[in-house]
Amino acid sequence: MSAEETPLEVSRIFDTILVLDFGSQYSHLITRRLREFNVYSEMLPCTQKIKDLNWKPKGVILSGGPYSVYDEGAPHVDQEVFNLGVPILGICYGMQELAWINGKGVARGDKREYGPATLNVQDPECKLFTNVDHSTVWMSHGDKLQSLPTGFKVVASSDNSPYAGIAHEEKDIFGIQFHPEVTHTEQGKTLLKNFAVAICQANSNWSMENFIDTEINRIRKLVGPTAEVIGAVSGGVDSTVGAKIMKEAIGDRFHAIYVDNGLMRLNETEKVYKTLTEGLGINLTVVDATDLFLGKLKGVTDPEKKRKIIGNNFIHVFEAEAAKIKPADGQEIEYLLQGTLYPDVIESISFKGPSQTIKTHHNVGGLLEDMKLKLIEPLRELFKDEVRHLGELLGVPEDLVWRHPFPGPGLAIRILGEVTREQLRIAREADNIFIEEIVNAGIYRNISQAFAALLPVKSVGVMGDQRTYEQVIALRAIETVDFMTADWYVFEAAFLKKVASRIVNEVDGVARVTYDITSKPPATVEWE
Ligand SMILES: Nc1ncnc2c1ncn2[C@@H]1O[C@H](COP(=O)(O)OP(=O)(O)OP(=O)(O)O)[C@@H](O)[C@H]1O
Ligand SMILES: O=c1[nH]c(=O)c2[nH+]cn([C@@H]3O[C@H](COP(=O)(O)O)[C@@H](O)[C@H]3O)c2[nH]1
Ligand SMILES: NC(=O)CC[C@H](N)C(=O)O
Ligand SMILES: [Mg+2]
Repeated sequence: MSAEETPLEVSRIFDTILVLDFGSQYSHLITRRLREFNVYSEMLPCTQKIKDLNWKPKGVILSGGPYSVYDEGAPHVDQEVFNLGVPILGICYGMQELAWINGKGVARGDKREYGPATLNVQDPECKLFTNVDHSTVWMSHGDKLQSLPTGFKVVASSDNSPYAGIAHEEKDIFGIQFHPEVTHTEQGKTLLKNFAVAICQANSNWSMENFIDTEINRIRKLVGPTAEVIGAVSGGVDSTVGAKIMKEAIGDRFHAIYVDNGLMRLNETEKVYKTLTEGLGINLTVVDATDLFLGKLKGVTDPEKKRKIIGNNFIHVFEAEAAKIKPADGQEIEYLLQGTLYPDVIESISFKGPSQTIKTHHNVGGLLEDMKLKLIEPLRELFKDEVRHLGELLGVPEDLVWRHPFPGPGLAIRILGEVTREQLRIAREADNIFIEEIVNAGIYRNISQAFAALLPVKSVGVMGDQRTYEQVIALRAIETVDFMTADWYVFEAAFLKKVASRIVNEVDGVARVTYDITSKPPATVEWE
């Protein structure tokens, strides 16, 4: 990341609530909820040093977390946060942290409290609990406050938690034992709004319209009046929205590059070209690198090897294309557009750190690691649904905005075993039938992602009195919010019957169709 492109840029322009992440699985939901009522919020690890922030938050939220504050090695907040002079809200671990700092009265409870509880507000004057009394809140903790921290009073309780809500006697510092960010807490959003708007007095001016203007101006200033910029564009929603913002900001000085790696779906390249050029007026170069990719993949069956070969060859194609562009101002190309989203950023900054590598996700970072280009990442503060909303505002066609994600390695990770032109044909035709039927049934938007995988096993069948001995197609369709966990989609039996019959009848080389009914975990979305 270059010095100009800091992830905190937006926080200087919009009033921002800082969420310090202690590792709870719900931390990012706090950010989500605040943005839902138009207050901008950023999440940073709990280890963030306040002196290193180049912006001042309007308020700070300390998230929940899996640790116990009294454990050796448990994470603790930078004490400087209390000198910022802004309101603070501790949630679960965050509240226990406030109590630990102010008297150490935290210990293991007799029993864990997990699930719903009814909140009783003790202090009707407390601004945090306006319109929240007697509502259901959601608890998830094993530790509890044994006594009131020094300088605090009780403002709310529940049957099992006498200290469900505490507030400092003089300062705007609050703690709550329950989780307002989860939807099971009925008035959670109201409580967060009370904190952000009534107590922190954050301006609720965060909106996509404002974001677009801000981002376009920022890119213009960053790039200057003559420089040209390149970007890797796949026809997926992230890179298309990114490309559209660049186009609005600098017009044809933005060069989008689409690599046809031979692993795309049926007629995908033609469709993407048409939509991006004719539909959106984007200056797009299509590079046909089919021979290169299929040549390198010849004989390769190992999933990780396939992914690495594809990632590396993206780099080669991209570098070669970048070198061909001769900017009008005579300067070398300095900037590269990436479609990085907020979840990618969260994953890399999370206090818990990156998880074990399950599979090497091809992404733009890996794609262009060796390039000296500086990054422009207009979407790095946004969640996928926010990107979709942005796409709608920018006039990106609806079917593209709602397109299921398609991975960079394409069909190569949906064809198990060696990727050949013949295997690609089978996978493409089967996938096309499946998606066509999903669209016809009017359920495309109910499903998060759907595709056909081709298995390298043969099975016996009978067609027109003839014995067949052909391969197997596995259909996969999932529902998910964030693609980290997913469940399989429940189709009607008649639908599956129709798809199976069409695939076996219309696609040469397929004798059998199965439906994948595994959730993630333990499976993953893709088959490789
Ligand atoms: N065939 C391709 N040609 C050029 N760039 C690509 C190609 N495939 C992927 N990329 C680059 O890799 C990035 C990451 O791919 P990813 O699939 O996560 O995003 P996307 O394709 O933009 O959106 P979606 O998640 O909806 O598929 C893309 O934003 C794009 O910059
Ligand atoms: O751009 C991408 N490059 C990749 O290498 C890659 N691998 C998986 N995916 C997509 O990520 C989501 C989760 O997939 P998995 O459960 O298979 O990891 C699903 O949406 C997958 O399609 C990728 N996207
Ligand atoms: N959800 C949480 O933040 C839990 C905090 C702490 N680990 C507890 O068990 O009480
Ligand atoms: Mg994609």
